[in-house]
Amino acid sequence: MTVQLIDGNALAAQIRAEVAGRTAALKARGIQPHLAIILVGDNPASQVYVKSKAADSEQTGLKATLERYPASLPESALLERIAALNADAGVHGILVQLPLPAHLNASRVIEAIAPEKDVDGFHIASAGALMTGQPGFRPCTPYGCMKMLQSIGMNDLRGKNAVVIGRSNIVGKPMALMLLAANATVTVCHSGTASLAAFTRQADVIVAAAGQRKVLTAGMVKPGAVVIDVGMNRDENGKLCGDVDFEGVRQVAGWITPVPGGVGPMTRAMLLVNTIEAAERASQSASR
Ligand SMILES: Nc1nc2c(c(=O)[nH]1)N[C@@H](CN(C=O)c1ccc(C(=O)N[C@@H](CCC(=O)O)C(=O)O)cc1)CN2
Repeated sequence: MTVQLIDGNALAAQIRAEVAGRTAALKARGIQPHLAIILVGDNPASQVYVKSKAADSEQTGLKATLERYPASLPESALLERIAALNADAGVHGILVQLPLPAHLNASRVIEAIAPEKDVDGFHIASAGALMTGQPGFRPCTPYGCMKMLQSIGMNDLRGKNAVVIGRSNIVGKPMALMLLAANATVTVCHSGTASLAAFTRQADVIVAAAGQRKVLTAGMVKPGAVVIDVGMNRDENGKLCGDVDFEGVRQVAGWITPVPGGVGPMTRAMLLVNTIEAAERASQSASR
């Protein structure tokens, strides 16, 4: 079987071009879409991610303001800053880069963001909207995975078995809900699952989001299955790799996403989509 690659870089470039068009349309009406990015501390990976988010934004015409704070920032100061950004009509999206330093309560911080500016889709209101099929911001990583499936013609997953490996609030759980909304029969596997392979072997779509290298190997995959790798790990040589044993699984799968160049760029692209959406919604409510 010849595996096909789902190229996240190429798809993300298409999405950025669409966002650039929507941004230009808003700018023509005198509205500058604006994303505020907050980074607390000096986590090296987070520093790279926020820089690329700001660069992607600028590339599509969105204004991005990157605010960096020391790891010692008190929670009260962070909450005050978020309140000020919530009140600023010129800011359409707010994101706080995760993980936060241990003394900061991530849930409290996320809940402080106004739901209409929650472009990460992490607020409880966004989670509730996803669960009930209401309009709201979708978390960028699973949203990007769904776009990847759609790009290969998998819009309706009726009759398909999907397995999500991982149950985090920002990937696994929303991923399962999005697959369910696309009519898949969904199983969520996790560290407490007794026989992971027994589930993955039945799956037409597998999303690996366990944060563990080689959690999915060739013998665990049904021939022709679609494999989406959300993992972001380092191998023994420090090389970036996903959760999937790429070289093994590519021999069996029908479609597979690479790491790097797969889900990562799509996560960033969907942030831009949510941000332009937030700015468009704000402009519509302002003109009502
Ligand atoms: N506030 C948020 N925090 C975090 C999120 C998030 O969506 N919102 N997700 C992850 C990290 N993340 C985005 O912030 C992210 C990680 C990786 C990539 C990416 O483009 N990866 C590249 C490789 C980059 C490299 O070389 O290191 C790729 O896969 O090709 C984008 C976004 C946790 N925190």
